[in-house]
Amino acid sequence: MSQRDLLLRIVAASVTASRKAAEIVRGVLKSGDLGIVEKTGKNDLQTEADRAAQRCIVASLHKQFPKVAIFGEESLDPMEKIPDDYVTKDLDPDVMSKVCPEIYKNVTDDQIVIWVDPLDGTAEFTQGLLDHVTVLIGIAVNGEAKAGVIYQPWYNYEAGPEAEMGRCIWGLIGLGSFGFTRQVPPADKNLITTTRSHSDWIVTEAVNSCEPSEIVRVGGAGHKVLLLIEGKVHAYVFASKGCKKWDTCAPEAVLHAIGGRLTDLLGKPILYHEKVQRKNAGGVLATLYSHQWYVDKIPQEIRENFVSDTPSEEMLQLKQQQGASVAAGGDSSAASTGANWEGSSVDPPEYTQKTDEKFSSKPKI
Ligand SMILES: Nc1ncnc2c1ncn2[C@@H]1O[C@H](COP(=O)(O)O)[C@@H](OP(=O)(O)O)[C@H]1O
Ligand SMILES: [Mg+2]
Ligand SMILES: [Mg+2]
Ligand SMILES: [Mg+2]
Repeated sequence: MSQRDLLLRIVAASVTASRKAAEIVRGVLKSGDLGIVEKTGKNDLQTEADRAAQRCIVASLHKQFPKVAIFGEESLDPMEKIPDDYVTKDLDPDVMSKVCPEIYKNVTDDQIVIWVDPLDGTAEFTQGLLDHVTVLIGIAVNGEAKAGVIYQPWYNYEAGPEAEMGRCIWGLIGLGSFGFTRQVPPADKNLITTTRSHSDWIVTEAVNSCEPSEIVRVGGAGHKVLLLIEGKVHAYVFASKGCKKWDTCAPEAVLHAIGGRLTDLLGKPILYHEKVQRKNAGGVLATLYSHQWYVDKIPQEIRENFVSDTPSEEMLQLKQQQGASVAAGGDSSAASTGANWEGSSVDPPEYTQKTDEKFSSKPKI
């Protein structure tokens, strides 16, 4: 198979891996032992489902694409033995039946970074709100979210035994998004979704400044973008630095592939290259329509708290004056202290997701 299909093959392998991961997380719930661990605190949990799903996805993709950098949310022991039945190698036939858009024909392994959130909506998962949970695999090319898989393992779980459980939504910019029914949101309302379990006064103030007719508080970045693409809400507004690249890469690509946008709160792009800081320090704003209207609604006193992945012109000039090179992913505190702007060194320790040595072939800086 030609190199021009590389991106399509990664998407097809991701769809298969997400399906397997969904089986695994459903199995963990059935076992009754969630193995909950607090990471940075009680608002940041990890369960056996998060761990097992990441093992499955990362091992499956790494086996098939050993030269592609893969970053997962959970810090796991790279030397751990992965059960053989966790590793999938099939390419999803529906994805492979599509023609890869011409624009990707020259994409090579070293231009791709895969961002894995093995279980998005962990807080809600531990509370039994199962339809808030998704498995997210985002694929970035040259630092931009280009393709994504959002698997909802418990879709239809309350629809009776006849209903098929789980669904896979996937998208590739230039091709479209598949696996759901697109609907237009009600024209006479302004429904805004935001976090259910990671709120504070800035989060609420930012939502209120967008004049919501109703606030829909649900778990998961993936789930909130599903509400957007199915026309159940008009915007996803999250004025917090809590979301990371693995939360937004897949949802951004799926949304963008049908004409929507996911940016930071300032309307600037979120970047996804290998060395970008993991947290979304600019917050998150996603819409299908009227994106700039929402950007303009965010008041200056809220905007001031957020920093885009893309350095501003002023930052670039400041750094040039200091004679230092600038890499995207820096923040103002790093600039003022002269700290290294590159890679995870700009992340506070609780956000640092080190490259999984075993699964990244990239040279370390
Ligand atoms: N303050 C915070 N601390 C840690 N994680 C946060 C956070 N705010 C948001 N997140 C993460 O961002 C994702 C979406 O958040 P929310 O559901 O609140 O909208 C969740 O991903 P995970 O469930 O994969 O960890 C959540 O944990
Ligand atoms: Mg988490
Ligand atoms: Mg998440
Ligand atoms: Mg997660």
